[in-house]
Amino acid sequence: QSGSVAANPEQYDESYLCPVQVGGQTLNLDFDTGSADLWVFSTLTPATQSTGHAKYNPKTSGKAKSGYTWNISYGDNSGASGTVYADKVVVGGVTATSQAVEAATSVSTQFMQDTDNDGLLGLAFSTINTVQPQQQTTFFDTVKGTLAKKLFTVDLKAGTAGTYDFGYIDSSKYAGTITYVPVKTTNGFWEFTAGAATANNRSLGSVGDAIADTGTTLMYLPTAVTSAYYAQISGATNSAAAGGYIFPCDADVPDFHITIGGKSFTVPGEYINFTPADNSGEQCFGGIQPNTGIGFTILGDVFLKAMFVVFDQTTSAPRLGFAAQ
Ligand SMILES: N#Cc1c(N)n[nH]c1N1CCCC1
Repeated sequence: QSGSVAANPEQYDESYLCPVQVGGQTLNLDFDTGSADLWVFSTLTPATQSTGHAKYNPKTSGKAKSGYTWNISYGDNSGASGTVYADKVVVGGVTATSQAVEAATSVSTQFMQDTDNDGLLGLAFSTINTVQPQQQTTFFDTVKGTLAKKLFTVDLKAGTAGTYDFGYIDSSKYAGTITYVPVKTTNGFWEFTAGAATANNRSLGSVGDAIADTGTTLMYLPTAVTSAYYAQISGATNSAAAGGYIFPCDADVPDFHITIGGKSFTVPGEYINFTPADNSGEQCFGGIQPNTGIGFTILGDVFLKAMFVVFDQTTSAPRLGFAAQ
Protein backbone atom coordinates (compact mmCIF):
# COMPACT_ATOMS: atom_id res chain seq x y z
CA GLN A 1 0.00 0.00 0.00
CA SER A 2 0.96 3.71 -0.23
CA GLY A 3 -0.67 7.01 0.64
CA SER A 4 -0.35 10.72 1.27
CA VAL A 5 -1.62 13.00 4.02
CA ALA A 6 -1.67 16.81 4.28
CA ALA A 7 0.63 18.55 6.76
CA ASN A 8 -1.20 21.70 7.82
CA PRO A 9 0.87 24.48 9.41
CA GLU A 10 -0.13 26.06 12.68
CA GLN A 11 0.44 29.81 13.17
CA TYR A 12 4.03 30.86 12.25
CA ASP A 13 4.63 27.26 11.04
CA GLU A 14 5.23 26.44 14.72
CA SER A 15 4.20 22.84 14.01
CA TYR A 16 2.35 20.90 11.32
CA LEU A 17 -0.76 18.83 12.01
CA CYS A 18 -2.04 15.89 9.93
CA PRO A 19 -5.54 14.33 10.04
CA VAL A 20 -5.37 10.69 11.17
CA GLN A 21 -8.17 8.16 11.67
CA VAL A 22 -7.67 6.46 15.06
CA GLY A 23 -10.27 3.79 15.72
CA GLY A 24 -12.44 5.52 13.11
CA GLN A 25 -12.15 8.91 14.83
CA THR A 26 -10.27 11.75 13.08
CA LEU A 27 -7.61 13.48 15.17
CA ASN A 28 -5.06 16.10 14.03
CA LEU A 29 -1.61 14.82 15.03
CA ASP A 30 1.87 16.36 15.04
CA PHE A 31 4.06 13.96 12.98
CA ASP A 32 7.41 13.90 14.73
CA THR A 33 10.55 12.30 13.27
CA GLY A 34 12.26 13.16 16.60
CA SER A 35 10.19 10.80 18.78
CA ALA A 36 8.61 7.34 18.53
CA ASP A 37 5.31 7.35 20.43
CA LEU A 38 1.85 7.63 18.86
CA TRP A 39 -0.11 9.26 21.65
CA VAL A 40 -3.51 10.93 21.58
CA PHE A 41 -5.84 13.00 23.69
CA SER A 42 -8.54 10.59 24.82
CA THR A 43 -11.72 10.15 26.80
CA LEU A 44 -9.34 9.13 29.59
CA THR A 45 -7.70 12.58 29.62
CA PRO A 46 -9.09 14.78 32.41
CA ALA A 47 -11.61 17.26 31.01
CA THR A 48 -9.63 20.12 32.59
CA GLN A 49 -6.74 19.18 30.27
CA SER A 50 -8.61 18.08 27.14
CA THR A 51 -11.16 20.86 26.55
CA GLY A 52 -11.11 21.86 22.88
CA HIS A 53 -9.21 18.80 21.68
CA ALA A 54 -10.56 15.90 19.61
CA LYS A 55 -10.39 12.81 21.78
CA TYR A 56 -9.86 9.14 21.01
CA ASN A 57 -12.46 6.90 22.63
CA PRO A 58 -10.88 3.45 23.08
CA LYS A 59 -14.27 1.96 23.94
CA THR A 60 -15.32 2.07 20.27
CA SER A 61 -12.82 -0.44 18.86
CA GLY A 62 -9.69 -0.32 21.02
CA LYS A 63 -8.27 -3.43 22.66
CA ALA A 64 -6.71 -2.53 26.02
CA LYS A 65 -3.13 -3.75 26.47
CA SER A 66 -3.48 -4.61 30.12
CA GLY A 67 -0.73 -3.24 32.38
CA TYR A 68 0.98 -1.28 29.58
CA THR A 69 1.88 2.35 30.28
CA TRP A 70 3.80 5.14 28.60
CA ASN A 71 5.43 8.37 29.78
CA ILE A 72 7.21 10.76 27.42
CA SER A 73 9.05 14.02 28.01
CA TYR A 74 10.42 16.21 25.25
CA GLY A 75 13.42 18.51 25.10
CA ASP A 76 11.19 21.54 25.63
CA ASN A 77 10.03 20.05 28.97
CA SER A 78 6.59 19.26 27.64
CA GLY A 79 5.30 15.74 28.16
CA ALA A 80 2.40 13.32 28.54
CA SER A 81 1.64 9.86 29.93
CA GLY A 82 -1.11 7.23 29.93
CA THR A 83 -2.19 3.73 28.98
CA VAL A 84 -2.08 1.70 25.75
CA TYR A 85 -4.64 0.22 23.33
CA ALA A 86 -4.38 -1.62 20.03
CA ASP A 87 -6.59 -0.14 17.34
CA LYS A 88 -6.86 0.57 13.60
CA VAL A 89 -4.94 3.66 12.48
CA VAL A 90 -5.25 5.09 8.95
CA VAL A 91 -2.89 7.78 7.58
CA GLY A 92 -3.58 9.05 4.07
CA GLY A 93 -5.22 5.75 3.20
CA VAL A 94 -2.36 3.65 4.62
CA THR A 95 -3.83 1.29 7.21
CA ALA A 96 -2.23 -0.21 10.31
CA THR A 97 -4.83 -2.79 11.37
CA SER A 98 -3.41 -3.08 14.88
CA GLN A 99 -1.31 -0.10 15.96
CA ALA A 100 -0.30 0.74 19.55
CA VAL A 101 -2.36 3.82 20.39
CA GLU A 102 -1.13 5.53 23.55
CA ALA A 103 -4.12 7.16 25.26
CA ALA A 104 -3.17 10.14 27.43
CA THR A 105 -4.33 10.20 31.05
CA SER A 106 -2.21 13.30 31.67
CA VAL A 107 -0.68 15.99 29.42
CA SER A 108 1.52 19.03 30.19
CA THR A 109 0.24 22.59 29.85
CA GLN A 110 1.93 23.17 26.46
CA PHE A 111 -0.22 20.39 24.99
CA MET A 112 -3.33 21.38 26.94
CA GLN A 113 -3.08 24.93 25.54
CA ASP A 114 -2.58 24.05 21.86
CA THR A 115 -6.18 22.99 21.17
CA ASP A 116 -5.45 22.28 17.48
CA ASN A 117 -3.05 19.52 18.48
CA ASP A 118 -4.74 16.20 19.38
CA GLY A 119 -1.51 14.26 19.91
CA LEU A 120 1.68 13.06 18.27
CA LEU A 121 2.60 10.42 15.71
CA GLY A 122 6.25 9.51 16.22
CA LEU A 123 8.37 8.63 13.17
CA ALA A 124 11.78 8.15 14.80
CA PHE A 125 13.10 4.63 15.40
CA SER A 126 10.98 2.38 17.60
CA THR A 127 13.99 1.81 19.89
CA ILE A 128 13.06 5.05 21.68
CA ASN A 129 9.35 4.24 22.13
CA THR A 130 8.47 4.75 25.83
CA VAL A 131 5.82 2.01 26.32
CA GLN A 132 6.49 -0.38 29.19
CA PRO A 133 6.77 -3.30 29.91
CA GLN A 134 7.09 -3.90 26.14
CA GLN A 135 8.21 -1.27 23.64
CA GLN A 136 5.77 -0.71 20.73
CA THR A 137 6.43 0.09 17.07
CA THR A 138 5.84 3.43 15.40
CA PHE A 139 3.14 3.68 12.74
CA PHE A 140 5.84 3.55 10.05
CA ASP A 141 7.48 0.46 11.54
CA THR A 142 4.06 -1.19 11.94
CA VAL A 143 3.13 -0.72 8.24
CA LYS A 144 6.53 -0.61 6.51
CA GLY A 145 6.39 -4.30 5.49
CA THR A 146 3.12 -3.57 3.64
CA LEU A 147 4.36 -0.40 1.87
CA ALA A 148 5.24 -0.45 -1.84
CA LYS A 149 8.61 0.96 -0.74
CA LYS A 150 9.85 0.97 2.88
CA LEU A 151 10.12 4.76 3.05
CA PHE A 152 8.22 7.95 3.77
CA THR A 153 8.86 11.45 2.45
CA VAL A 154 8.42 14.84 4.12
CA ASP A 155 7.50 17.93 2.14
CA LEU A 156 6.71 20.69 4.65
CA LYS A 157 5.99 24.15 3.26
CA ALA A 158 6.14 27.73 4.52
CA GLY A 159 2.69 28.97 5.45
CA THR A 160 0.74 26.41 3.45
CA ALA A 161 -0.09 22.71 3.50
CA GLY A 162 2.65 20.23 2.63
CA THR A 163 2.52 16.44 2.65
CA TYR A 164 3.83 13.27 4.26
CA ASP A 165 3.88 10.43 1.67
CA PHE A 166 4.21 6.77 2.64
CA GLY A 167 5.55 4.06 0.31
CA TYR A 168 6.57 6.14 -2.70
CA ILE A 169 8.61 9.10 -3.92
CA ASP A 170 6.65 11.75 -5.87
CA SER A 171 9.24 13.24 -8.22
CA SER A 172 7.02 16.29 -8.85
CA LYS A 173 7.68 17.42 -5.26
CA TYR A 174 11.38 18.21 -5.60
CA ALA A 175 13.85 19.93 -7.89
CA GLY A 176 17.11 18.44 -9.12
CA THR A 177 18.38 15.19 -7.64
CA ILE A 178 18.08 13.53 -4.24
CA THR A 179 21.36 13.31 -2.30
CA TYR A 180 21.48 10.39 0.15
CA VAL A 181 23.53 10.20 3.34
CA PRO A 182 23.89 7.34 5.85
CA VAL A 183 21.91 7.46 9.10
CA LYS A 184 23.26 6.62 12.57
CA THR A 185 20.42 4.92 14.46
CA THR A 186 22.11 4.37 17.86
CA ASN A 187 20.24 7.28 19.51
CA GLY A 188 16.94 6.36 17.82
CA PHE A 189 16.91 9.51 15.66
CA TRP A 190 17.30 10.08 11.92
CA GLU A 191 20.84 11.24 12.65
CA PHE A 192 23.49 12.09 10.06
CA THR A 193 26.57 14.25 9.51
CA ALA A 194 26.04 17.63 7.91
CA GLY A 195 28.88 19.71 6.50
CA ALA A 196 29.92 23.32 5.98
CA ALA A 197 27.58 26.25 6.57
CA THR A 198 27.87 29.62 4.81
CA ALA A 199 26.02 32.94 4.59
CA ASN A 200 26.89 35.86 2.32
CA ASN A 201 29.64 33.63 0.85
CA ARG A 202 31.36 33.57 4.24
CA SER A 203 32.19 30.35 6.09
CA LEU A 204 30.23 29.84 9.33
CA GLY A 205 31.99 26.60 10.24
CA SER A 206 30.86 22.97 10.08
CA VAL A 207 27.47 21.80 11.35
CA GLY A 208 28.44 18.17 12.08
CA ASP A 209 26.17 15.63 13.85
CA ALA A 210 22.54 16.52 13.16
CA ILE A 211 19.03 15.06 13.30
CA ALA A 212 16.15 15.67 10.87
CA ASP A 213 13.32 16.51 13.25
CA THR A 214 9.83 17.48 12.05
CA GLY A 215 8.68 17.89 15.67
CA THR A 216 11.02 20.79 16.35
CA THR A 217 10.10 24.22 15.02
CA LEU A 218 13.49 25.87 14.61
CA MET A 219 17.09 25.05 13.66
CA TYR A 220 19.41 24.52 16.65
CA LEU A 221 23.00 24.79 15.37
CA PRO A 222 26.48 24.71 16.98
CA THR A 223 27.08 27.92 18.97
CA ALA A 224 30.04 28.93 16.75
CA VAL A 225 27.98 28.58 13.58
CA THR A 226 25.04 30.41 15.14
CA SER A 227 27.11 33.38 16.37
CA ALA A 228 28.95 33.61 13.04
CA TYR A 229 25.57 33.74 11.27
CA TYR A 230 24.11 36.49 13.46
CA ALA A 231 27.35 38.48 13.24
CA GLN A 232 26.13 39.21 9.71
CA ILE A 233 22.84 40.77 10.82
CA SER A 234 23.27 44.30 12.13
CA GLY A 235 21.52 44.75 15.46
CA ALA A 236 21.28 41.03 16.20
CA THR A 237 21.71 40.14 19.87
CA ASN A 238 21.47 36.97 21.93
CA SER A 239 18.77 38.02 24.39
CA ALA A 240 18.26 36.06 27.60
CA ALA A 241 14.94 37.87 28.01
CA ALA A 242 13.71 36.77 24.59
CA GLY A 243 15.20 33.28 25.01
CA GLY A 244 17.60 33.50 22.08
CA TYR A 245 18.89 35.55 19.16
CA ILE A 246 16.66 38.46 18.07
CA PHE A 247 17.20 41.20 15.51
CA PRO A 248 15.33 44.21 14.08
CA CYS A 249 12.37 42.90 12.03
CA ASP A 250 13.43 45.11 9.09
CA ALA A 251 16.99 43.70 9.08
CA ASP A 252 18.44 42.09 5.97
CA VAL A 253 18.45 38.39 6.95
CA PRO A 254 20.89 36.39 4.79
CA ASP A 255 20.10 33.00 3.26
CA PHE A 256 21.69 30.08 5.14
CA HIS A 257 23.54 27.48 3.07
CA ILE A 258 24.43 24.02 4.38
CA THR A 259 26.32 21.21 2.64
CA ILE A 260 24.89 17.70 2.98
CA GLY A 261 26.41 14.76 1.13
CA GLY A 262 28.59 17.20 -0.82
CA LYS A 263 25.59 19.18 -2.12
CA SER A 264 24.69 22.71 -0.98
CA PHE A 265 21.13 23.41 0.19
CA THR A 266 19.62 26.84 0.97
CA VAL A 267 17.29 28.02 3.72
CA PRO A 268 15.92 31.41 2.60
CA GLY A 269 16.62 34.28 4.98
CA GLU A 270 12.89 34.99 5.17
CA TYR A 271 12.37 31.61 6.91
CA ILE A 272 14.97 32.67 9.51
CA ASN A 273 13.08 35.90 10.20
CA PHE A 274 10.75 33.72 12.22
CA THR A 275 8.30 35.67 14.39
CA PRO A 276 7.92 38.98 16.16
CA ALA A 277 9.82 38.69 19.45
CA ASP A 278 7.62 41.21 21.26
CA ASN A 279 4.26 42.93 20.93
CA SER A 280 5.85 46.04 19.41
CA GLY A 281 6.88 43.96 16.40
CA GLU A 282 10.17 45.83 16.38
CA GLN A 283 12.42 42.86 17.25
CA CYS A 284 12.06 39.48 15.54
CA PHE A 285 13.05 36.04 16.86
CA GLY A 286 15.58 34.08 14.83
CA GLY A 287 14.77 30.73 13.19
CA ILE A 288 18.37 29.69 13.89
CA GLN A 289 19.27 29.29 17.58
CA PRO A 290 22.25 27.70 19.42
CA ASN A 291 22.14 23.99 20.26
CA THR A 292 23.54 24.68 23.75
CA GLY A 293 22.97 21.70 26.04
CA ILE A 294 21.47 19.52 23.28
CA GLY A 295 24.68 17.83 22.15
CA PHE A 296 23.84 17.74 18.44
CA THR A 297 22.25 19.93 15.81
CA ILE A 298 18.48 19.79 15.30
CA LEU A 299 17.31 20.59 11.78
CA GLY A 300 13.67 21.33 12.47
CA ASP A 301 10.82 22.79 10.43
CA VAL A 302 12.61 26.07 9.49
CA PHE A 303 15.12 23.88 7.59
CA LEU A 304 12.73 21.16 6.47
CA LYS A 305 10.26 23.54 4.82
CA ALA A 306 12.97 24.40 2.28
CA MET A 307 13.56 20.71 1.53
CA PHE A 308 12.10 17.46 0.25
CA VAL A 309 13.39 14.67 2.52
CA VAL A 310 13.24 10.88 2.06
CA PHE A 311 13.28 8.82 5.27
CA ASP A 312 14.44 5.54 3.74
CA GLN A 313 14.47 2.06 5.27
CA THR A 314 14.44 0.23 1.92
CA THR A 315 17.73 -1.42 2.85
CA SER A 316 19.14 -2.75 6.10
CA ALA A 317 21.09 0.54 6.40
CA PRO A 318 18.61 3.41 6.89
CA ARG A 319 19.44 6.56 4.95
CA LEU A 320 18.16 10.11 4.45
CA GLY A 321 17.65 11.66 1.02
CA PHE A 322 17.72 15.44 0.62
CA ALA A 323 16.50 17.52 -2.32
CA ALA A 324 15.54 21.15 -2.79
CA GLN A 325 11.79 21.75 -3.19
N1 LIG B 1 11.42 19.53 22.47
C1 LIG B 1 11.22 18.86 21.60
C2 LIG B 1 10.93 18.01 20.51
C3 LIG B 1 11.86 17.44 19.65
N2 LIG B 1 13.19 17.60 19.71
N3 LIG B 1 11.23 16.71 18.73
N4 LIG B 1 9.90 16.79 18.97
C4 LIG B 1 9.72 17.58 20.05
N5 LIG B 1 8.49 17.84 20.53
C5 LIG B 1 7.31 17.19 19.99
C6 LIG B 1 6.15 17.80 20.74
C7 LIG B 1 6.72 18.74 21.76
C8 LIG B 1 8.20 18.81 21.56
